[in-house]
Amino acid sequence: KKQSIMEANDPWKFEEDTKHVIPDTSGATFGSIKDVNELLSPLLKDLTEKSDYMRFYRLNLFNKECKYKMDDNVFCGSNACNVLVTDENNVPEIWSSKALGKLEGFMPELSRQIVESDQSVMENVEKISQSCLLERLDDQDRQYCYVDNELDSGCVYVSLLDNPERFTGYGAPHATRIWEMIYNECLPDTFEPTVDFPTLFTQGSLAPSSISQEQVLKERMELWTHEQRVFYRVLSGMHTSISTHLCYNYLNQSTGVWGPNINCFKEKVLSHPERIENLYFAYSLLLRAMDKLNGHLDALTFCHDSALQDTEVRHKVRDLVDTVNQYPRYFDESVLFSGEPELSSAMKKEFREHFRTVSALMDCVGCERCRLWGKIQTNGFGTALKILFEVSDVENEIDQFESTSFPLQLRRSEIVALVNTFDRLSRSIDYIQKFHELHIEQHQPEPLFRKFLNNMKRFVYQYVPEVFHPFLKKTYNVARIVYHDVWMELEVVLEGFRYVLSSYLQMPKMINFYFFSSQSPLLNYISESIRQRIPSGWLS
Ligand SMILES: Cc1cc2nc3c(=O)[nH]c(=O)nc-3n(C[C@H](O)[C@H](O)[C@H](O)COP(=O)(O)OP(=O)(O)OC[C@H]3O[C@@H](n4cnc5c(N)ncnc54)[C@H](O)[C@@H]3O)c2cc1C
Repeated sequence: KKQSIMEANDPWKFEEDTKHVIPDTSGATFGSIKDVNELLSPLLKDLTEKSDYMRFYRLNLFNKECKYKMDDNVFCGSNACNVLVTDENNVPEIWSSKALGKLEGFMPELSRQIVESDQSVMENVEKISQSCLLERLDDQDRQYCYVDNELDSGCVYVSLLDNPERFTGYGAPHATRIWEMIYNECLPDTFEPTVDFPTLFTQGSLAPSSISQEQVLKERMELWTHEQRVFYRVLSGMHTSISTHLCYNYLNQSTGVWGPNINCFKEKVLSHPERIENLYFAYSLLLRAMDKLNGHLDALTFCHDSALQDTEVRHKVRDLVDTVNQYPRYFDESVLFSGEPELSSAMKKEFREHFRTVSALMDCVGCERCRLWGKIQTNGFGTALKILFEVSDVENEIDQFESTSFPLQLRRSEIVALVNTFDRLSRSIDYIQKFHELHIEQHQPEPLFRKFLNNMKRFVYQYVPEVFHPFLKKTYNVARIVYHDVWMELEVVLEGFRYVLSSYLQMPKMINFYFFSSQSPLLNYISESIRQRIPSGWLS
């Protein structure tokens, strides 16, 4: 079925092109990433949907000023832009401001002493949880992100399940301007471009919006350093994932119904194959960051009021990391920043600073819901980059970053952001597959009965006065749902009928096999029994 729809320049070609290698990865292909994702996506869904630990995210969503000059007015008028804040009574006590407040002013050294000395920070809170309260402040110069300080009184808790990432109506010119500023961070300072690398970006349209610009960007990218391409691809992959989510969870403004909008997806994603490649690239980078957690997991605390939940989350994360570990490494961080040490270190510093600026730009996003997911995902990617480029590789004998790397330290918000960002990308890959199925469905020949219904609909609309149209529309929608359900039911019955019929058709063959064929187990058994009863002398 799929084959008949595929044509040489079909934009869906990549769905079949399992061997296509994703640029700048170590041999990751569309097929290999889809295979990994098939195993990982249920684990990620389970973690993000069923554990309080991954569900509640603390951040400063409303009280952080945008540090950059924005010319346009922000406009996001729809309710879909709002964020539902979680009442702290619904959050496990260990994460409440009350608990965090007890730590105000703590320095890491002091916190460590408190944990080591067995002194209780909170009554009724188990010892394991105490280290969860520590805001580790000694890794600032390793950060790829400005992470909100959880002790800040402007922070709130948000349940990510109550605030799904979806279409909000936030758009140009404000949103597009932010994307432009984000991509501007790909501009190099000490990176030494061999040619006039940034002209495409400095002209103010750094993100390609037309096919010809895409072609120019592609050619330019070949002249960039590997580090520059990684930086750009991560941001573009995140952008693709955001676009895929908003098109999949789209609000049809005329019917008020939420659902996939395939035209939105075609326009924002499908018609730009390199955006899909970048999504897969970003996925392979996150995959490797998760892989590198192996060997560091014991250093992490999955705090909860109850030791049971702590253990449960730890087991689930361990399952995830173990599964990732079974696959080849599709991203090799050791080939980055691997030149002359002084220059490499300067490049890495710059890479970090530019990524931090991207994270700070999230405070300028003019729609609360988009800001929430923008902050989580930049934090998630920032955490992944920190793991890749700053943390020692305990599994590898040769660790390129050994001299500069440090033992893993992650804040709760970083772990939550990392896992949720991974889950976002994993869902985007699933959604793309679902969009493809939808496309195939839409291109199937129309069943006769549906054709008849549609003709009837057109006929009735023509002759019925317009005031009755909303009523007709509702009736038609109900009829469609009933038709769909009845059809599904009918298919189940038909399937059963087919099964019974095919068993009957098999019967003569079975009778022949059991009673008349030379391999018949029944005849063989009878003849063998008779043979055993006949005196051996008679047979010779
Ligand atoms: C951080 C952030 C989060 C957002 N979250 C949401 C959300 O949750 N829900 C929602 O409805 N809206 C969200 N938006 C807005 C949304 O991303 C779009 O900006 C908006 O829908 C307008 O889309 P557009 O098609 O005009 O182009 P935009 O998506 O605004 O893109 C701007 C330009 O970037 C280029 N571009 C587009 N995609 C890519 C890519 N993958 N790689 C490289 N270049 C690209 C194109 O040249 C395009 O013209 C968010 C915006 C930002 C900045």
